[in-house]
Parts: sequence; C-alpha cells; structure tokens
Amino acid sequence: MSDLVPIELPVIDISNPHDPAVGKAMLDAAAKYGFLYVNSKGTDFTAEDVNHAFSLSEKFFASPKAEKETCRITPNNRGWSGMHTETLDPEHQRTGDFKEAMNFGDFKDGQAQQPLPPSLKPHESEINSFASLCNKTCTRILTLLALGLEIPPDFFTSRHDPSVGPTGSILRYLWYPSIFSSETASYAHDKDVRAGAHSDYGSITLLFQRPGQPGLEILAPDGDGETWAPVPIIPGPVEEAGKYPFPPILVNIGDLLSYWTDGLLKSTVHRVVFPLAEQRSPNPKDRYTLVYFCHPVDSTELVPVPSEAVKGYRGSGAVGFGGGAGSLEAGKRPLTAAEHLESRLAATYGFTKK
Ligand SMILES: O=C(O)CCC(=O)C(=O)O
Ligand SMILES: [Fe+2]
Repeated sequence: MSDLVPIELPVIDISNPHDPAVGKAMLDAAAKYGFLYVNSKGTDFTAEDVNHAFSLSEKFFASPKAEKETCRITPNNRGWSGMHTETLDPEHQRTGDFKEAMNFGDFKDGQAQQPLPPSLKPHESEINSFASLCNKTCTRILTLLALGLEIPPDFFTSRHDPSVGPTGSILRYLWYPSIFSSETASYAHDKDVRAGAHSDYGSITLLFQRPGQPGLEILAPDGDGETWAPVPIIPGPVEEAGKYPFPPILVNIGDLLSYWTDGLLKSTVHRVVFPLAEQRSPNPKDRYTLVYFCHPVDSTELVPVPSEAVKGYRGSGAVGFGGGAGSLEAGKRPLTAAEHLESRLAATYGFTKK
C-alpha cells in the first residue's frame, strides 16, 4: 500500500468572530475542503475543560457493560452503542465499526433528557457545560461563515439557538480500542475500518482529538474520489506543536449546511482507520474522541441561504445528501432541519428521530 499524503488544512483563529477577513478564510476552507482547524487559543475552552471531558468519557467506556446497557441507544439517537453496532458505510464494510459511542442530546435546564449510567450521573452538569461550550464555539464559527457569505451575521446563529426550541445537536463520546485489544483481533488491514466512510448530517461538527491517537482520514478534495488523506492531530511543524494548549479543534461541514448552501460548502467524506504506523507500533494507543454535531432548531426551514455566493454557485457533482435547497420545485414546501435529519438517520440506521 502506498504511503498516504497528509492533508494540510488551514488553522483559523476565531477569537474575533466579527472579523470579515477571518470570515472569508473560513468560507474558503469550508468551500474547498469542508474541513479546517480552529486554533484552540481562540475558543471558549481551557485545556482543563477538554481534559476533564476526555476523563469522563474514559471513565464511562471503562465501566461495566451491564451499566452501559442501561442507556443503550434509542431511536431518538441518544445513548450508548456497543462494539460493531454502528456501520457507517454498510456497502463496503464486512464488520460494524470498531468503536463504542455515547450520544447526548439537548439538555434542558441543566438536565439530560435521557437516562445516564451510574458512571456519568454525578457529572451531569459538567457534561452539560461542555456541550454548552461546544455550542458557543459553534456560534463563533457560524457567525464567521455568515460574514464570509455576506449575509446578516446572525443568520445562522439565530437558527441554531437552543433556547428557541429543540435541536438535533448531539455531543458524542467515542472510543476506538487499540490494534492490540481483544476487541480488534479480527481486524484485517485493507478489509476493515474503525469507522466507515461517511459524511456528517448536521450543520457543522467539532472534533476533539488527543495527541498520539491518530486515525482520521478524509477523501482528498482534489483527488480521484478514492484517495484518502490522513488528517494530522496537530497541524504544522512538530517544533510548533507546543503552541497549542490542546490540539486544535477540527471542524467540518455537514450535509445539512451543504444542502442549505446548495453545495457551495462541502460535506466531505471521512473515515477512521488504524494508520500503518500505528499497526507497527510496539505501543499502540486506544483512540478517544469527543464530537459535537451542531444542528439548527428542528423547525428551521431550509430555503437556500440568501447569499450571492450561493446564488452564483454552480458546482459539479452531487450536492450534499438528496440534492440542494436550490433545486426545490416550485410550489413545494421546503424541508425543515428535523426532516432533513430524519431522512439521514433513516438512511443510516433504519430508524427515525421520533
Ligand atoms: O472519531 C473520529 O475521529 C471521527 C468521528 C466521526 O467522524 C463521526 O462520529 O462522525
Ligand atoms: Fe463524522
């Protein structure tokens, strides 16, 4: 197998979400790659916030299976899914993903709207505040994207405000055991993946990763549609890695925002693998990630984003999932965010949000 070339993605400082030049840079990255990093310094998180969230996730995944079973995932997309339960790319996978996941939906007045296992129940308010910080960072990113698109700066944020109504947003803990684990004994290189190729469903996704736990690859934007590019956990030269308090947050555009912008913003396909170096390592690591899938308020109508850049965009190839908002037939009612998500979940899991 040939060596894959890591992708170099821009690192954007979002400390001033009202700077039009930053908005433009954000838009360019979202339209070209569908992926970018935000500099951890310019976000609302301290390194402690992130470390603590990872420690809760580790504690949860290490807890007895019988406890995790008490919060097994339900059709509303909340709860725990065990090893090989989810198959993100059923057409190409012979085995389900080599991962466990725990999904948290919206909190209400600081309370989870779903059962929490004993390992997490005492930490409900901390999980809620981490999800709120994620939402705050998404607010900065969505403001910058609106600036880049030259639409009112609150166009997206007013439609992603959880105080307005329920949203499809999910905070997710993920655990991928190392190649030495008994759970991965059946893993065959070139046959299996830790998480199948997919695009995300929502507006934007935040991904927090740990140093020394690689695995994410994206479908190369200028490639032949089959070339995978590893995404470094810490971008840039190794000597400069120390300038980040924690690895920059990886941000990607989801299907809904791609649909809403008629394909101008790219919802790029990605997957998780065991990199060859990891397979040869004498000391391979488990991979833990934290993901925040940001979705609009359920009732948001997905009429094309009123930007000249969207209007003038003539992309090639498929637009998002199920076409773009601009191809809405005359007289037809626009999709709502909840309907968009439901069609996506139904296609993946055969179940719906309700
Ligand atoms: O854990 C990762 O690195 C990626 C997770 C992901 O792509 C997802 O859950 O949608
Ligand atoms: Fe994803």
